[in-house]
Amino acid sequence: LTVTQREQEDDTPIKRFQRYLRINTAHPSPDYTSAVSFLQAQAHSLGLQTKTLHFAPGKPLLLLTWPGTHPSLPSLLLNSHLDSVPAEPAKWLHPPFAAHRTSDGRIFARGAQDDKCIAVQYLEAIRNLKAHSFSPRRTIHVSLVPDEEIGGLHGAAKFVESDHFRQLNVGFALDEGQASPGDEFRVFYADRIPWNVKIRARGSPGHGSRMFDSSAAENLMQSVEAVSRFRESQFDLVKAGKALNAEVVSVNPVYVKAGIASDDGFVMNVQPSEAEAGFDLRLTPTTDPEEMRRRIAAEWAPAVRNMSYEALTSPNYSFCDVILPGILSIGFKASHHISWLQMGSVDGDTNIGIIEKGPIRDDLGRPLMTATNDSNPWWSVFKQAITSVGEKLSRPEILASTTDARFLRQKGIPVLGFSPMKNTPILLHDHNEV
Ligand SMILES: CSCC[C@H](NC=O)C(=O)O
Ligand SMILES: [Zn+2]
Ligand SMILES: [Zn+2]
Repeated sequence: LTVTQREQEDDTPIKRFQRYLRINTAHPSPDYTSAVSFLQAQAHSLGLQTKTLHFAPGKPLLLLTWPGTHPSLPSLLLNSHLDSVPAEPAKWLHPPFAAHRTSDGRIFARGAQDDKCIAVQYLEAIRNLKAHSFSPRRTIHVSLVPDEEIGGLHGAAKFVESDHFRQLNVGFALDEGQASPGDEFRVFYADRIPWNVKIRARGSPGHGSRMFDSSAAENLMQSVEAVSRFRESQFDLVKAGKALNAEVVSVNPVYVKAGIASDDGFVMNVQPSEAEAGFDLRLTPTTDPEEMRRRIAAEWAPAVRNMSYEALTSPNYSFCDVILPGILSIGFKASHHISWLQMGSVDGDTNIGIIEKGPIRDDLGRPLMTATNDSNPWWSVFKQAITSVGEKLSRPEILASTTDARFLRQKGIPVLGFSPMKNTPILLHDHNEV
């Protein structure tokens, strides 16, 4: 092979994808610098304009622009995050940052699904369109943002508040979705709303041999059981086929902390005076946050049992509800409060599986969902684009997790979550992501 042939062989969409995957942008120390220079070079090879914005030191946001022939029309924004979650190399068949490609074409890499494939697909789509001398009417922007995996506070959250963003005049955006194990593509019109819930119990300490009521650990165990019952009630709806996975409230324990016992067995005879558990809780856009907080206060952390709780929305913590029994009672306004509409339910006593009657907004009037019907012209165009190439879409879904799309929706911009991977197992955040 000549050098040029070799270079050409090396410069295929797959190779470019592999090169991006080999840049380790996993937390806690993502190499944003290398990722941005790689993508910048790609953009220059495509003749796109590039701009790097900073909303926090060391956290670049790369913005690419393909000017349209009618730049006064609202623009399109294609968003993808630069960062990934960490990987445990020992649990992988191939190293997570080597982007090893097997003979059957699978590429093992952290970030392969979530969400470096999305950025590469945006760029390769632009490359194809340019190769066919296509000129878009509307200006197309691609944003490559930092810190999505840790809440987006220094990335998309700041970006949408910036003058720079306002000037982009975005009319519609695409962001990540999730792989589809079946033959139909999946599309997402809302994200769930994350709360970090910590419950704490206090009680008398004492000798490990003594039985007495209301120890901290006993209190916490009772609460954990209550959380568990609620979790089951939600999961049962999914199992019974009454709701999709993300149409219920999820709650999962993420840590439990108590005691001074050591696993060498030395001090395994002291009952702790404090015990704490942390939960990842996700509300749906139609969950009444007030009701959720009432449940937490009454059943999960009742002050009468010497318990307290903290329920924080991540990432901006602008809603904070901290109740310490007998000492302090503070309730701030929730940034994710919705104007609550009672809209019927699947089985009478829950608020699950609701068909909305109007747009669901938070208490600041900001939308939490994108319409997937004819009232949204972008939806029709999107659907048409899928069917025109002979593909199928499954019923639009709420994303179980939480992405930067929420910041755009809060600005009133319609956003669809779309990761075009069908017949693909869902491996985001998993070992052996391919
Ligand atoms: C709470 S904001 C964190 C966002 C993160 N996003 C992807 O996994 C998530 O946990 O859903
Ligand atoms: Zn992601
Ligand atoms: Zn992720």
